[in-house]
Amino acid sequence: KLIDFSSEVVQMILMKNIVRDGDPVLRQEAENVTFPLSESDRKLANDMMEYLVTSQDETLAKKYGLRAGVGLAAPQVGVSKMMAAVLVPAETEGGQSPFTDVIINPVIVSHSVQDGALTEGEGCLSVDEDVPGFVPRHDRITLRYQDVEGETHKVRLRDYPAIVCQHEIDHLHGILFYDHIDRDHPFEISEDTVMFD
Ligand SMILES: Cc1nc(NNC(=O)[C@H](CC2CCCC2)CN(O)CO)c(F)c(N2CCN3CCOC[C@@H]3C2)n1
Ligand code: NI
Repeated sequence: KLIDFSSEVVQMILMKNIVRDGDPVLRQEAENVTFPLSESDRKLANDMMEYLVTSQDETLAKKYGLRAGVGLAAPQVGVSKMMAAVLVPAETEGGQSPFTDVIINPVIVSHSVQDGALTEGEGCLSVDEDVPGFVPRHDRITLRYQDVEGETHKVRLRDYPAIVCQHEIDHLHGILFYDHIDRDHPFEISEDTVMFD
């Protein structure tokens, strides 16, 4: 009797499972998540984080044809729930990740007046074409969220981790990164904006 090992690959989130722009689920306000997490919500949280880990490993990303990601929101896999996985890589080899967690029912409780933006602009796993331009966001935020155990966290984030979390939280409210780009002046940005890679 042959043992079926194909199951673990089927479990993974693959690019074919990523919903693309045009699907109404990406423009919906997601539903709050209730605790304790259902079995399927717990599996979803795990699978989304698993996607980020796998996609950041060059060999595995190539093997499974995954576009690299540092964040993934539930609506992007067709689930309109207030949940997103964030895995911000360490700046230096072997360093510690500035922020890694599954953020559930996230709320930005306060933020800096000063904007921040990635010098490279942004992309999105749900948007197949490049949309050039700066995406102005808050440079610093205070984020309140629940983790998969239902524990409430209140964290202050700045620069890169703050940008990633704002991109993901936008997805939970039906907002896509290019909504923030002024199509007529895509690279115009207020001069006190913090720009970083
Ligand atoms: C900035 C960046 N965006 C990548 N992709 N886009 C995404 O993550 C989208 C979310 C990000 C777009 C801008 C802010 C949030 C996914 N989104 O649509 C979720 O809503 C990257 F892949 C990436 N990095 C740098 C770090 N590197 C470590 C080693 O592994 C490769 C990895 C590549 N940096
Ligand atoms: Ni995105």
